[in-house]
Amino acid sequence: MATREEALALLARGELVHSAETVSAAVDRVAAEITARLGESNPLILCVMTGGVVFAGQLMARLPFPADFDYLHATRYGQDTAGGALSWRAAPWTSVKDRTVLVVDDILDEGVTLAAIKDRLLHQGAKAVYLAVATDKENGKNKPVTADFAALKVPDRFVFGYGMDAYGAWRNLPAIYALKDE
Ligand SMILES: O=P(O)(O)OC[C@H]1O[C@H](OP(=O)(O)OP(=O)(O)O)[C@H](O)[C@@H]1O
Ligand SMILES: Nc1nc2[nH]cnc2c(=O)[nH]1
Repeated sequence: MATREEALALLARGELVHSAETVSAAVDRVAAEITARLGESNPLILCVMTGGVVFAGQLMARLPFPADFDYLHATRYGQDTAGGALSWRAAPWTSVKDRTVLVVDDILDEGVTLAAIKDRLLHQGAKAVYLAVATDKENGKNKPVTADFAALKVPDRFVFGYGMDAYGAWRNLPAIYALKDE
């Protein structure tokens, strides 16, 4: 966990990737796409904690159709900048059986997290699982899943802001930054 001073230094050295205005316009666009595809399906929206919380909150307030909401918690980075094994911390309390589910997360990086989540929800009987991410990392990897809805692309760097942490800090930023390469 970064101290307050360390967090301020990380931001001062960070490089802006997408401004708050760009993020907001992209969320508007994705909300319209989701409304067109899922607006009549009474979906269950599942926020992937912790990183998905900002995007999920801002996205939901732009969806003008009936939907249920719950969360799940799975993590494989913790506060590190490299991924490890996926750890499940909380399953959704709401049943996904026969539901159209929209999973909302901050980033599709290697795709391991969202592939495992989608798999688990389908095994639990979800009728369909759609993935919405604030960012899709352009890392040239063959990802095991693709996002059905992606607000923005990000470069192959460790990014933070808009739900994504830099050593625990700065999930609360409305814009997206890249950590300065050390
Ligand atoms: O596509 P992947 O390479 O699997 O990485 C993407 C996942 O990594 C982050 O979660 P993290 O494990 O950092 O937990 P957090 O949400 O608590 O930040 C992010 O929120 C995604 O869930
Ligand atoms: N904060 C953050 N979390 C991630 N999880 C997977 N990739 C990233 C990233 O670039 N930044």
